[in-house]
Formats: sequence, C-alpha cells, structure tokens
Amino acid sequence: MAQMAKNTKFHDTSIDDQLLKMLDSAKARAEVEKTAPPFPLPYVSPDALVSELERRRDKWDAEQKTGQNHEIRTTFMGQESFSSSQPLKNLKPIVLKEMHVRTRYTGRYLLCRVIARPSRVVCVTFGVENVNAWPHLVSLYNFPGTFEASGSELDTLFPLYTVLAIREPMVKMALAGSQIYVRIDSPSDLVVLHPDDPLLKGIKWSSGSRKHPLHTRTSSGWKTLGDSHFKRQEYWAAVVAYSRGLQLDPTSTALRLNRSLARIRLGHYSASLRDLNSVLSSDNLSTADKLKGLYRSAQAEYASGRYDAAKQYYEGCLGVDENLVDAKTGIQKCVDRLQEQQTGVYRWEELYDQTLRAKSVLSFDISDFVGPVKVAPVPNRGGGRGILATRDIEVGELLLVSKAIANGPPNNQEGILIALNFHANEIQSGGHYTLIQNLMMKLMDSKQINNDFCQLYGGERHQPSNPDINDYFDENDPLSPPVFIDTNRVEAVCSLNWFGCSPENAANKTESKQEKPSPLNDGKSTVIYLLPSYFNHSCDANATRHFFGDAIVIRALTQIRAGDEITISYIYANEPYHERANTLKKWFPTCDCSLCVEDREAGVGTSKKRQKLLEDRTSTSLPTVRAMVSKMDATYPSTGPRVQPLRSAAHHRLSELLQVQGMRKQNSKAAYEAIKEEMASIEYMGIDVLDKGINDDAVKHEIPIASNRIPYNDTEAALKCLVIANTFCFLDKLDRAKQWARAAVWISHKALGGGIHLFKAKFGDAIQEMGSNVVGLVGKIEKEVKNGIWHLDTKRGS
Ligand SMILES: C[S@@+](CC[C@H](N)C(=O)[O-])C[C@H]1O[C@@H](n2cnc3c(N)ncnc32)[C@H](O)[C@@H]1O
Repeated sequence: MAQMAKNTKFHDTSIDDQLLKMLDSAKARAEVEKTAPPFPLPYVSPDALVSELERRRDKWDAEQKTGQNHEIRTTFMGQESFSSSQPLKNLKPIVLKEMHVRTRYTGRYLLCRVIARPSRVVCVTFGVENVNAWPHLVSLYNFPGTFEASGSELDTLFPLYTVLAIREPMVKMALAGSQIYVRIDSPSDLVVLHPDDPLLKGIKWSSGSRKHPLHTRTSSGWKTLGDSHFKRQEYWAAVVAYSRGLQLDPTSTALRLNRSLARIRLGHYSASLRDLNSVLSSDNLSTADKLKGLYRSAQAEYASGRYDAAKQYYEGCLGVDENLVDAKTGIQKCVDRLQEQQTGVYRWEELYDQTLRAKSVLSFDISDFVGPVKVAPVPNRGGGRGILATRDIEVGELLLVSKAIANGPPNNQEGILIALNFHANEIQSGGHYTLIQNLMMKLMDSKQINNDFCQLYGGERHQPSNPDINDYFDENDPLSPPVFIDTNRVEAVCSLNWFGCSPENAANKTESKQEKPSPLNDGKSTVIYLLPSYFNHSCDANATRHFFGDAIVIRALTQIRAGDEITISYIYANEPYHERANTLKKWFPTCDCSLCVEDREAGVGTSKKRQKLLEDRTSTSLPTVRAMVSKMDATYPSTGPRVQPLRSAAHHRLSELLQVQGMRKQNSKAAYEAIKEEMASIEYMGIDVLDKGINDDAVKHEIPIASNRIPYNDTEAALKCLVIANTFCFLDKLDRAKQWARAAVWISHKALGGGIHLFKAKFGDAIQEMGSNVVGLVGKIEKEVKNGIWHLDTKRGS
C-alpha cells in the first residue's frame, strides 16, 4: 500500500503524529478486512480504467521529467502477505468475473494481459484484462527492479499486451482509500508468459488478438533498447531487453556479452557467469569476444570473492593479450585479496580514509575474512545457533570481516520514503524498505544466494529451510526468480537480522554522543549480512562491530576462551535497563546476560529512577549536577554490575562542568576533580583504571587502564582518555598526560585496528580542538610507535 503524505517535511512531530495515525487506521482497517464478508468483484469499464491509468501515467512521467515530485512516499511493511509456491501446472484457471473481493483463490491462477502502461508510487500499478475482456487493476509489490524504476524501464519490463499468470490470486481493498486491486506481494507469484507457453494454447482473447511484445521487435531492436537502458545505468531493464533479444536469437554472442556486463553491474554474478561460460564455450569466437568473456568472468569471480578463479581468468586474458594492463592490475588485486583472506591483515587506515570521504555507504574492494569463529548450535537462543570461538582469542583480535549482501540508503534524506511497520508498530525510515527491494534484486541471481539467505532465522514461523525451485525459472527470462520467494519470510528474516550500519564517518558524529540518535535521521544504513547474522546478543557482549563502507568488522572486546560463545550487542549501549528490555523484545522476550540479571534485581523502578535523574545532565549548574551524581551513586549497591552506563554518563557530565571551571577559570582543584570524575566515568564503562593517582609519580603502567577489555563504546572511551590527557597537560603532569593519550590510542587501535594513523584520522578534529598540548602528545606517541619504544600490539598495562 503506497500513498503520498500531504506534507513534504518529515522531522516534525506533527507529521510523526499524522503518520502514526495513518498506521493505526491502516491496522484497524486490516483487522476489519480479515473478517469482513467477501463481495463480487465490481465490473469497471475497460475504457474508463485504461484512460484513468494512462492519465496517471502521463502525470507521473511529467513529474519524473521535471523532478517536481518531492512528496514523502509512505508504505506499510510487515503486513501479513501471501506467497504461492505452487507450480502453475498444479493450478486451475480462474477469471476475474468469478472472483470476489477479500477471497484468496488457492489452487487457481489468473491469466491476464497488460492493457494500460504501468506507473508507480511505491508499488507498480497497471491495468490488465483477462480472456473474456474483464479489466482490472493489479498492484505489484516487491518486484525486483520496479521500486525506483522510470516509466521507460517499466515499459521494457511489462510492455503492453504482456501476458501474465498470477498464482493463487487475491483481490483486496486498499488499507487507505477505496481502491480494489489484485495485489501481488511476492515476485514468484507473477509469471510472465512466453507466447509459446503451453498454457496459452487455444486461448482466445475476446477483445481481439494482439501482437505479443516479444514479436514487436527484432533481436537487434531489443539490443538497441538494452544498450540505451545500459547507457542510462538502468541495468535491470537492460538485462530484460537483452534477454528478450536472446529469446528471439539464442545464438547472439553480442547480446549474451552485453547481458553479462549488465548482470555484473546489478550484482548478479552467478547469472553473469552462466552467460560468460556459454560465450566462452561457443565455437568460432573472435579474439575480441574471447577477451571480453575472460575479462568479465574474472570480474564476476572477483566480485563473488573467488579470487583464485578470478586470477586464472585474468591470466587467461594475458594469454590472449600479454600487454593488457587491466588484467595485470586485476591479478595484483587478486593476490592482495587472497592475502587479506588468509591473514586478516587489511589496510585499515586507507579504508578508514575512504569511508571518511564517502558521501554514502560504499562497497569496498576488500575480501571477507573468517577468523577463529564458527557457527554452532547454541541452545536457549531463537534459531538455536550462534557463533563460537574455535580457539583462545586475544583482546582486539579480528574475528570477522563480511561484506553486505544488500544495503539500503543512509537515513538522512529529506523527501524520501517512510515505512509504517505493522510488526514493530513504528515509523521506520524508508531505508528498511529499500533494503528489502535491493535484496529482492539480489535474490534473483541464483538458487545459492536464496538458500544461504533462507538459512537465516526469521522467527518461529520462518525456520531455516531451502526454498523450492520455481517451476518457471528460465535462464533466459530474468523476470522469473530461481526459487519461490516469500516476501513475508524475507521481511521477517530482515527484521531479525538487519544491522544499522553506521560507517566510521557517521559513527564519529553519532556513536560518541550519549543521546540516542533519531532512527529516521541517524545516518545509518540498513544492511543484511550472512555470517554476521548468526551472532546472538548480549548487553555485556564480548565482541564489537565497526563498519568500513558497508563491510562489517567484528573484533573481540575481551579475551575469549576456545568453545565460548561470541556475542555482540544489538542495541544502543547507553540505554537504561527498561529501555534495553523494551528494544530487545522484537528479538526475544528476556535477556539473560549478567548485566540484565543484575539490573533486573535492582528493579525497573530503579532503572526508571536513574533515567529520570540523568535528565539533570542538561543543567549547567555544578551543584545540580553534583546532586544528580550523588543521587545516581546511591541507586547502586556497593558491588553493582561491572558496566553502569547511566552512572558513567552522570560522572562524565560532572567532569565536563568541572573542566570548564578548571581549565577556563584556571582552577587546578576543579581540574583535579574533573580528572577524578572522568576516571570514574571510564570505570563505570567497565574498565579498570590502574593508575588513579593524580601526580606524575603515579605512572606505574604504560597505559593507565587494564588491557583485558575494550570498553563497549570505544569512541566515547577514547575521547574521555584524551580529555583526561588534556587536563593533565593543563596541570603540567606531562607523564600522566602521555599515559592517558596512549590509552586513547590503545583503545582505538584495539577496537578498529589501523594504529596511530587511523587514530589520528578519526580523532584529528578533537585533538586539534583540544590544542597544542594534545597535538604535541600525539606527535610524541607517534614517534614512540615509529621508533619501537611503545608497541601497540603487545599485551600492556595489566
Ligand atoms: C540475528 S539472529 C541470531 C542467530 C540466531 N540465534 C540463529 O540461530 O540464527 C537473532 C535471533 O537470535 C535469538 N537471540 C539472539 N540473542 C539472544 C539472546 N540473548 N537470548 C535469546 N535469544 C537470542 C533471537 O531469537 C533473535 O531473534
């Protein structure tokens, strides 16, 4: 269900209210629809339907051309939807005239053809008629390549008089408004029929015979159309056009080579390799085509992470043309990726730099890495699996690098799509919806990617299993997915497994803040991974994740013993217990981590009290904040949980105010106290401070914190260490200052890798802002590292 919200701004509470009302009324309507009686599908005049749809299409085309439409599009997600997995041959036909609104026609299929050009808001709408000229509206959701498609792309996908079969159809009422339409939710429910399909044998259309779109062009005409889509980067429409050409001329090497490239651009590497194998095995291939075939095979293998195979293809290219520079570069890249895959050594500083400069989420040219971890049965966890350590693991060790299988855009754009989620009962950024559309496209590539995806846990109703093969899958007809795709399952798996990917550039701004950022504008992208989806949650996790582009990098926060479960935190680390519990409900009922057990003992009342107390941190009055801290301290028993995020935040705020007193007003007593409060704040993040003294003679360790654990929010912790270093500089305690600056470097390196260079890139602005003392300190540390005086990678400070 898609529609336009009336206003064009969305960071506005009145609009949030409007959207929530829309969600409530749609939910109420959906409930009514479940039990409301069916009624016969009303007849609409074909002329009226076609002219209304054509008018809609012209308006939409005009808006697209002028870029006039900046309205917010809203869509509902997580509604119960249906998906058929019945081979067409098992189904019997039904005609629109016999259909009732609100009835699912199981065991039947609807044969129809397109009679009005498609247009879209979120879904694609087009007019169809069935064999006895009864017309109706079809709304097509989640169909790959349609979500952001232009009119010309839709025309290539569904030209006029395309013949369709809809498996087990249902006519529905819209959840807002009064429209009635045949709704298709899952891509495999729609079958685009070839004119020779046995199903069409003997079919007579009462409105007269029309030329099937496949016969309206020659194979070279389809190639020209495909090339024009390709030039406009409309790769899916290009693939469809080339495929139509290949249906007319299956021997065309040019069409197959062009399709292989369009498929690479779409991320359909398996499909592309099928084309390329076919090209490379054909007789009388010209040298130029052989070279194209080899080179593209190398590209597709490389993008699939099979670097050995890619290298062989590049070497094959050199066999044809020994001077091909791109092939030589390709071989070197394969060697680099294989090295990363085997050693887990990456050029983090460079990747960080690229992430910083990127305007949106990038897919980096790096390999996946699987460190000392494996998927194994873990009882008492939904889905029953988790990730275990295959050997003893050190603090900061790299466990996993994984590239995304699909991602959505960052949540920071105005004039965008907003999803009203039935499951989660909340307004979500359109990024979630876009991710699902992008994922649908990825799932068109191969059976394998579907099988891997369907092993992910989708809740009680969507247990891991391989989907059935689609009876209409045809390598030459890209519109039929390789397996039956169930949109409900895709949505369910995504909502339990997606990550809010906050690339390091955005992380700098959001994760170091103590306030929870708005989910509609937090700069995060919604991303789906395979292996990382097997990590279970703990609020007191022993591993952490960072994002470089859309790649996730997981490292150990503590030492982990062989056989132990490795967990990450699914939620915002600074939340009080009752909010954590509430957020976690969408994954599982009760968190049994040590932190939650202890917090539960203290009670929800205490958790709420702490949250309330923390509201005073906005105050700039020292007495008010002091009072907040002592009241906050009083809510904890003497042996409280190791991690106390709210208490940490309270002490940090007090330290901030004392800093102002101390450094701006030259008050060394306040500065000493600020240091003490920041140390307390770090301790309540769960890190032991080893050197608590204020004087230089307190320096007993190379770094002043225990090295058995990285704090849960490393950016925030490293900044706190830098602030302490700066305050020590002010007090002229330079050894202590250096020791704390080292702590900041150590935390950053253990959490992110990349040593002092990445540290400088990440904290450069903060360091400059603190002034010349801290700049000087960091310079000294850099020299120490360079000259081997201080080693970041050895165990220190414990
Ligand atoms: C991303 S999956 C994690 C892998 C999952 N256990 C599996 O077998 O595929 C998320 C699901 O795992 C389960 N899960 C994760 N952490 C859990 C925890 N601490 N307690 C109970 N179940 C948990 C929940 O069912 C959650 O919806």
